[in-house]
Amino acid sequence: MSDPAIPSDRKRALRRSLIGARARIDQDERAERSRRVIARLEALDLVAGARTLALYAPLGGEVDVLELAARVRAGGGRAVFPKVRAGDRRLAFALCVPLDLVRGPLGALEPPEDAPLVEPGEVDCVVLPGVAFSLDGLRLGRGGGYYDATLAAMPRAARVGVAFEVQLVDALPREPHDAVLDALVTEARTLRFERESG
Ligand SMILES: Nc1nc2c(c(=O)[nH]1)N(C=O)[C@@H](CNc1ccc(C(=O)N[C@@H](CCC(=O)O)C(=O)O)cc1)CN2
Ligand SMILES: Nc1ncnc2c1ncn2[C@@H]1O[C@H](COP(=O)(O)OP(=O)(O)OP(=O)(O)O)[C@@H](O)[C@H]1O
Repeated sequence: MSDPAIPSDRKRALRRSLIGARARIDQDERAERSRRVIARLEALDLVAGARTLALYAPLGGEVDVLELAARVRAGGGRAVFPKVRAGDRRLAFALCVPLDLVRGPLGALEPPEDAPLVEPGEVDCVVLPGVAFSLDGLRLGRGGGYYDATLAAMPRAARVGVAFEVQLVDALPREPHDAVLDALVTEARTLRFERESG
């Protein structure tokens, strides 16, 4: 049963329809649109000015930002990737090159066991995957609450969502733990948001 008065029920229904929309973009088109997202990210001060940038390895139909890792290193910066840890909702971040990523417990590629961990406080900017994003800067993830819990402990890090245009919606149900973004980048535009606090 889905009750429209309950945000978590509405989120579940939205996840289903938007994962479908994203999956309908074919591979070549996804690669081309991902390149346009990367070009916009490189032009964004929050990303360009980050010495330590958190990326992710794409899963399913997510935007592929992996090429950014080499560009960050070429510019003297560090690229870190999230890691799921048993018994902790907060993600850890570890230094890794894309070729060394290994399959993690939830199906996403992650840094291997021996990859050096980087303190969350050292991350300047987090590039966030998502199932959907709203035009007022909210993010809908896969439903694990991992990024929300992680970002709550990283007040200093800039939060930059990335998505294809088909993943944007006017508004999303908001729960108290939901993190607000500083910017959202798609293949067609870059949006900036004001954070109310912290
Ligand atoms: N690319 C990516 N990495 C990420 C996340 C994410 O959303 N996307 N996460 C954000 O929190 C964290 C991992 N959380 C995850 C939560 C759920 C599933 C998931 O639904 N897995 C599918 C299998 C997907 C597949 O193999 O295609 C499943 O279990 O059915 C994956 C990762 C950290 N890394
Ligand atoms: N900081 C937190 N502390 C405790 N529980 C949380 C926290 N953040 C989220 N949750 C719980 O996690 C579950 C999923 O939250 P939500 O639907 O917002 O995840 P999401 O943002 O879609 O997932 P993800 O960040 O993993 O991509 C909810 O049941 C929520 O109550």
